[in-house]
Amino acid sequence: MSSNETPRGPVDSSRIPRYAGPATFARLPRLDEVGRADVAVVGVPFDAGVSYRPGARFGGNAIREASRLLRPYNPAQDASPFALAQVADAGDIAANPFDINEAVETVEGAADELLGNGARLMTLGGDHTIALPLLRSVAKRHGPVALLHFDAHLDTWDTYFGAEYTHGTPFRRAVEEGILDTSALSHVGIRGPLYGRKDLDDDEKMGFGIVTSADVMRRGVDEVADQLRQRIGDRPLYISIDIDVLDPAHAPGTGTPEAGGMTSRELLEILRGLASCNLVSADVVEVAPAYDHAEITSVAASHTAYELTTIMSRQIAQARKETEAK
Ligand SMILES: N=C(N)NCCCC(=O)O
Ligand SMILES: [Zn+2]
Ligand SMILES: [Zn+2]
Repeated sequence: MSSNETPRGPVDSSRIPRYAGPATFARLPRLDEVGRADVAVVGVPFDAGVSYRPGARFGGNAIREASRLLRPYNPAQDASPFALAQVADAGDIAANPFDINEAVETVEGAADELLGNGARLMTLGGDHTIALPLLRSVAKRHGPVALLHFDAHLDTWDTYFGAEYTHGTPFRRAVEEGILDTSALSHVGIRGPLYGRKDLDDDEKMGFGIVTSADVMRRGVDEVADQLRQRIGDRPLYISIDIDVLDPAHAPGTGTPEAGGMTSRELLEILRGLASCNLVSADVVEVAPAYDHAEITSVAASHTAYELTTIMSRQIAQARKETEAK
């Protein structure tokens, strides 16, 4: 989009009831209605990589439904994200539910196409397996990226039942493939039982630093965001958010819940503290609406995606301004 094109924003909810019509993220236009996007919001209805409760294949659409209540101005970042850049809903990636390897390839290929148009990706739904093909695609454009991973779980385990591509293993694969910048890898919100001490040793060897859920509570969100910002610097950054990073009280609708998690307020505040980072793409995964109540989880996920989208839109607008000034 050139500077004289005004982005097409969401449907006006003061004229058309917000519960009317099919859902797109935040009532934004579909990608095919606007031609191209600066930020493409895409769903991945895939959950064949889970080790416990299935259902994250329905996460993307549940987040879209919950996102009907988002409004166009974000006071926490003093920005109107959908006016600063063209954000559009690119629909869903049709991944094979019976063949994980093929699904991983399909997600990578679809992400290549969307990123190939110069967009940043905001991926919704699916289980955590999909972070691997998304990272592969992002690394093709940016080289190895910094990773900020919000999760109760490490997701750096090796295999389950001999399978390499699962929702517990994407980040080990990503390190093995050399697509992550191992000087800037962090997990935030980690808690709960592990298989053994070795899980933590292996994780540390891969280069990850850990901010536990208890660290967030003890040290506070500002100090945590400062520390993360310093570690990330100006590297291209990918943020992957497993909604189970939140306490089951804040996100019951997920497949592998763990007690003692962060509040949605803490998560949103840490993200806002990262607004100056060079966020190239992000995902919000593991939303399984069948275990949700009153849309608690999908509302939290929709606001999480809104903050991430705002960070990306502000940066796109800033970069455009700098180019124009030259
Ligand atoms: N990525 C998520 N949500 N969970 C991973 C849990 C893997 C396990 O069952 O040990
Ligand atoms: Zn998890
Ligand atoms: Zn995970």
